[in-house]
Amino acid sequence: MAASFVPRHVFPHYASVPRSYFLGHHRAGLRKMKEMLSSIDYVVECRDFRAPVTSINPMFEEALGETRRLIVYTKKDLGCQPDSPVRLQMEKKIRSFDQRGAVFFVSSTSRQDMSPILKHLRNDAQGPDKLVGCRVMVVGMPNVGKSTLINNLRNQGVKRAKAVQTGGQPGITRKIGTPVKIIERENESHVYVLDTPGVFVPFVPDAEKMLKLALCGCVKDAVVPPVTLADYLLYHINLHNAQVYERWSEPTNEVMALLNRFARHAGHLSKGGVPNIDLAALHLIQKWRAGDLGRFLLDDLSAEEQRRQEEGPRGAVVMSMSQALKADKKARKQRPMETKK
Ligand SMILES: Nc1nc2c(ncn2[C@@H]2O[C@H](COP(=O)(O)OP(=O)(O)OP(=O)(O)O)[C@@H](O)[C@H]2O)c(=O)[nH]1
Repeated sequence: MAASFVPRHVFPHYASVPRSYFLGHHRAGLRKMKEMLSSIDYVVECRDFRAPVTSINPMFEEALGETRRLIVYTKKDLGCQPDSPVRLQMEKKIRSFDQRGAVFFVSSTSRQDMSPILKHLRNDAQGPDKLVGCRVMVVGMPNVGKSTLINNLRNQGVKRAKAVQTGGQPGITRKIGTPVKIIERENESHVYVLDTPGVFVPFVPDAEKMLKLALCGCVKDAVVPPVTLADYLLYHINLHNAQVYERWSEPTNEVMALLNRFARHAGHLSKGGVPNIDLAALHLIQKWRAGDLGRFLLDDLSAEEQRRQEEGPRGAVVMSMSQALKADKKARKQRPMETKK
């Protein structure tokens, strides 16, 4: 059976996927960031290494475009094995997408990943005068790892303890924080970072992108039906290594079969011993997010490279808020009845 297993090469279930997750604090956060921009000297934009193209929020380009910045791809440890020979190739390709500024790749478990960022900021980030120092705003999609990065930079830079709260679900940071010192300079023009709320896009035109962002944890787990998300995960796992779930099942493209077996194995049973499929789906997704079901990218870097050659470097087109709301309304109308909330 395993020898003849053929994974799906396309994921068929897009119609039922909601495409919006633009919350009040996203809108307010973005507005506040724009307002504060005149007092900000530098921007650190975080993106998720597992979805290096999809986790770009084009609204930051528009809002923070002219400010000096660097890009940090977080969760590197979850995108490939640490000693994998392809890691450097991946990094090289991703780097080639951003030729305007410095690009870094970090894992929260690696202190040494912080040193090059600190060194770069020390040389490149200048404030208006030594009294205020240099103010760096850290931005990115929800749950991408902004607060974790700030704590790690602080720990490595000035040997101080955690300063901002982190958490496994999006939306832990709701407001722009107070400045946190990460670099001390002899001339007293220290470098401070400000945490910001994660900001999602007003509408995701491509449903597959929504699935990728949901898998990475950028939207709350209740937004996309867990079985659909687990199915999308299974689709990716099978393209990489269908053996990673051999503890529960032989290779399969049938998510319900896998979830049934996994639910029984993990003890996710409702009354009468019936498998709790939604709970099993969420648990399976969490296992992947913890690196237990393979480490791989969700974006196809070669396809993106080709797209850029054909269409130029511009990423997703930025929709105005009213365009996004209209597109969302239209998409809701088109969704099958049973999936509407
Ligand atoms: N494995 C791994 N997990 C990480 C990494 N960086 C962050 N995380 C985890 O990702 C989750 C989200 O991290 P946060 O730092 O709270 O994310 P955030 O971007 O500040 O989230 P918001 O409050 O939604 O803006 C937490 O569970 C972190 O432990 C990383 O490099 N590797």
